[in-house]
Amino acid sequence: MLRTLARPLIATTPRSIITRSFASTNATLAVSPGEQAAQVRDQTKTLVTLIPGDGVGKELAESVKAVFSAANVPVEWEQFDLSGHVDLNDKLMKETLASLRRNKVGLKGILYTPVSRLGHASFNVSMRKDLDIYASTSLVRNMPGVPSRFKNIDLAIIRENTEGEYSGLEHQSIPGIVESLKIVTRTKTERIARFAFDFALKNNRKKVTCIHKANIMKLGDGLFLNTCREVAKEYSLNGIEFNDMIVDNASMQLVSRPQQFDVMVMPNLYGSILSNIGAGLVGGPGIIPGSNFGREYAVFEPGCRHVGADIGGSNIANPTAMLLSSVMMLRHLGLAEHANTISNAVYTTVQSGHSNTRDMGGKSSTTEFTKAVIAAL
Ligand SMILES: NC(=O)C1=CN([C@@H]2O[C@H](COP(=O)(O)OP(=O)(O)OC[C@H]3O[C@@H](n4cnc5c(N)ncnc54)[C@H](O)[C@@H]3O)[C@@H](O)[C@H]2O)C=CC1
Ligand SMILES: O=C(O)CCC(=O)C(=O)O
Ligand SMILES: [Mg+2]
Repeated sequence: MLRTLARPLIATTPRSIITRSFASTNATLAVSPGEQAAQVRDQTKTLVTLIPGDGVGKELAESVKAVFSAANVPVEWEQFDLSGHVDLNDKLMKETLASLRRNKVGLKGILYTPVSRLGHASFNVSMRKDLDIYASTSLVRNMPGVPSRFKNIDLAIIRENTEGEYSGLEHQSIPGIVESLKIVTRTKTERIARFAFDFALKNNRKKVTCIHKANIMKLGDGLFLNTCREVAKEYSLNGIEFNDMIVDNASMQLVSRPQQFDVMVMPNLYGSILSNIGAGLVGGPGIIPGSNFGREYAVFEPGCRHVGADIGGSNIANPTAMLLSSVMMLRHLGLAEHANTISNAVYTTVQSGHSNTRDMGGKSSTTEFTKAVIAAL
């Protein structure tokens, strides 16, 4: 039996399906295009914000839309073709955020960020901070049918998503001297630690490992580690084991004995690096799904967050990570049956190997893979 049937990708508390009315009580009220669309929409469907993103984003979003439509998923998309190639104060960014605030749930691809261009903050990071979607999860698992050096990898990388090395606070005191600030706060560390332990409990996992560099960053990562240790004491009664590992060693351990890890919790940048190592272990950025949760909003996106600009528009990208991220979204929306149907179709397609994309060792295009998933529904 396929693993997906035994354990859903992620167990969260499903939120209730939106059934609110968009009818305006004030005819003169100015409404945005998104709100206008919302007013004429099918009320039996849940409205979800869709941000395809740059690079391979459009192709992957089309794949999800086609599969959802074929599986009769009661979701209506409010799509925003936002791009990281335009400036942050762009009107579309504001409209996209407003849509996410209305709908509370989004599915997103990755937005491009130029390297070393002052004044251009990452849209991805801004969005996570703005919505305070503080807990990133990337699920790293072998997929039957995808070649890997290791078997039995099944780990969750839980990453603080709103501060740490991604605080964006840098300045040049005098030419040639730059200070980049890494921010660690007890409050934000405590909530990510609790998220990791609650995630372990809900998903029947046994161990949480805190990843840090407290031997060098004694104050910053020291606070992160000590806060995780305090939270761990509360959960030890529930039988969740806790340990910690320095990030350098964790990188080496991941590529030599990845099976020892279960749930890993860490500051922002280590999460980016280890989720990339994790993706490399099980087949690449096209495989691993991810999510960003906060108290009010949830945005689902591939767990390894690659733009794929080099292959964008070539119809060769692997839509698996995006499809499995959408499966996580469906569980969050309480649509578990649709989630199972799509998850099983993706796993069956990959395992058969007949329609796999190049990164999975096959020869098929994104659209051929998508058609095979639809046939397997
Ligand atoms: N450059 C940027 O704008 C951004 C970068 N990042 C971060 O920087 C890291 C590196 O980013 P980049 O150098 O832009 O990597 P990239 O987007 O160039 O991806 C690396 C490789 O993975 C392949 N790939 C990506 N998605 C794929 C898919 N769905 N199917 C098949 N192959 C796929 C690409 O073709 C490429 O060969 C990422 O891990 C990410 O965390 C995150 C967001 C934006
Ligand atoms: O948003 C970006 O451009 C880079 C962020 C990143 O590395 C990540 O989200 O993993
Ligand atoms: Mg990254």
